[in-house]
Amino acid sequence: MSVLDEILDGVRADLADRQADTPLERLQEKAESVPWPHDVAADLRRPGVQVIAEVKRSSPTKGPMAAIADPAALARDYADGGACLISVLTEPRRFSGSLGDLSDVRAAVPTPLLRKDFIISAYQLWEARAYGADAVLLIVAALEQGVLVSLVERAVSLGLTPLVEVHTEEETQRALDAGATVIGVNARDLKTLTVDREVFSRIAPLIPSDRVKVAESGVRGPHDLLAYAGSGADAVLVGESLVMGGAPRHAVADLVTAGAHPALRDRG
Ligand SMILES: O=C(O)c1ccccc1NCC(=O)[C@H](O)[C@H](O)COP(=O)(O)O
Repeated sequence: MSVLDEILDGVRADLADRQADTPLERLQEKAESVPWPHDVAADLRRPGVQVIAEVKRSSPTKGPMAAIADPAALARDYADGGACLISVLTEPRRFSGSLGDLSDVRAAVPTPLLRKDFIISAYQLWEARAYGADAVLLIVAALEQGVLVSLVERAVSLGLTPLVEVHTEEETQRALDAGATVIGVNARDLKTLTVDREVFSRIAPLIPSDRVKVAESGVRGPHDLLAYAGSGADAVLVGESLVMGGAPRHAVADLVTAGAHPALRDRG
């Protein structure tokens, strides 16, 4: 069984518990009291390379990385550093996240938020809306094509921007067929956990120029952002190096400065 399969088993079990606890109608009522989500795709299309900063306590790759007792404080650092979007991992078993983290961060910053989880059902999209997300991650490798298509459509109908994640050429075609406008190319193979930064340069040419291209994982600092930019990235998604580096606001600011370099702002 791959790491991704193991994660998905846990996700299904936890989802069943939450569904038993909180009827969909209650989530839908909660979502009605939350402002309509921000257009994240428009932000990611701004000139230069945008920075998506992630609240990430632990991972299957590294185990525990950072305690992050106050995710709202970390999010404020990310916002002050100039992050365009803040990614909040809400999966509890392997990433030590929660929906509580998402609502704490929502209350702390005006920056748009990505719910980063292993979404397999529309119920989780309603959770994302109810807890204040503007965007959701949909992982192609975790979803049958019919389910992917319906989750993309449902997310859009709820005002959520789907960030559709791929790792292979075939997954990229599936994302395009599903109508994805924001495509994340993950350098990390979720089945083996190997990180290969060259994956982005191989996949990016397959993505039409009217789609937003996000390079995910393995960004250690500005030099990696610039390398991804050279291969056509519109944004980078960064977790580990921000939470482990000890100076998240400065680390984000350094990335934002690199992404705003005039040579990148003037790209076509
Ligand atoms: O990070 C992992 O070990 C991981 C394992 C299995 C599924 C997903 C995983 N991570 C999710 C991500 O894609 C990253 O959190 C995100 O791209 C940031 O990556 P990094 O900057 O390398 O922490």
